[in-house]
Amino acid sequence: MDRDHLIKIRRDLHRIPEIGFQEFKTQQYLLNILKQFPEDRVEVQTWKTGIFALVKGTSPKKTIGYRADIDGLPIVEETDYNFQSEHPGFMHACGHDFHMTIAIGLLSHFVLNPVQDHILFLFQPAEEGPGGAEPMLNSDVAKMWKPDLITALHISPELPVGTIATKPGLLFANTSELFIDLKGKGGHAAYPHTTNDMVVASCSLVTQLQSIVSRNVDPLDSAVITIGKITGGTVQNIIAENARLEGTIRTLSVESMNKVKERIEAIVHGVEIGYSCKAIIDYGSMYHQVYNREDLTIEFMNFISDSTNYEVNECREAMTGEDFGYMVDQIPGFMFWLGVQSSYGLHHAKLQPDETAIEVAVEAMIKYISFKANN
Ligand SMILES: CC(=O)N[C@@H](CCC[C@H](N)C(=O)O)C(=O)O
Repeated sequence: MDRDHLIKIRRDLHRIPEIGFQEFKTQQYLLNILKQFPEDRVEVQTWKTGIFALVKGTSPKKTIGYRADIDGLPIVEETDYNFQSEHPGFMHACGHDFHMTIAIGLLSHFVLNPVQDHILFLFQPAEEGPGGAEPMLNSDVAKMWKPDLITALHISPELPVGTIATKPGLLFANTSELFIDLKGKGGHAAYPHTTNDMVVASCSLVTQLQSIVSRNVDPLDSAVITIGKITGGTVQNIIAENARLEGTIRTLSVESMNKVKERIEAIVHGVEIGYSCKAIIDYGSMYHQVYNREDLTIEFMNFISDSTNYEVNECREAMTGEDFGYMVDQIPGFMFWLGVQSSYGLHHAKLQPDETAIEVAVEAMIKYISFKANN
């Protein structure tokens, strides 16, 4: 597929962002493309709103997996694109439109240019939540076509186009979502002494949660607690009976995750006592850290560095989460960052990745996958 065709695909996909397990139009769009390839070259199976596409090898000894996540985010787009999201309140603000397009570029190449081994493309739903990687991997199709090696990329707005960055070992953090519901006693704004105000309790709780990273986590370790959303109350002159905090926890180890959760529970319990309220904690979905297989990552970095003109950097680990962590926990593999240079970062309403990065990824991964699939 040529550059213009891929850019059209990216823009089409950008227009139809859908959140986890709601990617119906996205799935249909991808299936329509896959239908155009000869059935004897690519076998397609759907899984929930995701897709497995197996490109047949000529004399397969193994299967190489390539995963692209397909969901968007609940963000109101603020780019100046003339191909903005047509789904109000939703946006591809994490680059999954790029990830899918690059996978299609690779798939179309290997359909037309067969290699020895099979290549399995996994178009995976719900990376942003509640997590599609683990159940997709446990599906019957994944068991039947289980890859021997798996790889995936993520766009990086901080890096210039033409740059690839990764590292052996830990790349992305352990994550856990965090939802805390507080219930007190509402009432008239002028009679606070007869109520237990959940706006005040939730503000205090947010502030206290900040002390966990600064006071309970080893300064040489790293952790993040972000509360991204607070809701509570009804109108300005009623004291709020309910409040809800929604956030996420990131740590570099499972032990730190457990410790952070213990401290959250203790602090929430303290708020219950201090503000005479009831609290319910729900950890939502949790993602396994992304731990890159050392030998494969080093081989990949050397290979790309030697066989392309692109810059290959060793980066630091990041506190981002990725359910691809489950895949590399079970299958040897790695993930890497692809430079797409944007003034606004991931999860920002103005994210505008540079589309020339699509060709960079397609070219580099055609070379790498051909090398692995012919050896
Ligand atoms: C690459 C990326 O941005 N991934 C997301 C994964 C979110 C997992 C989950 N919903 C959570 O918030 O913990 C990220 O926010 O890092």
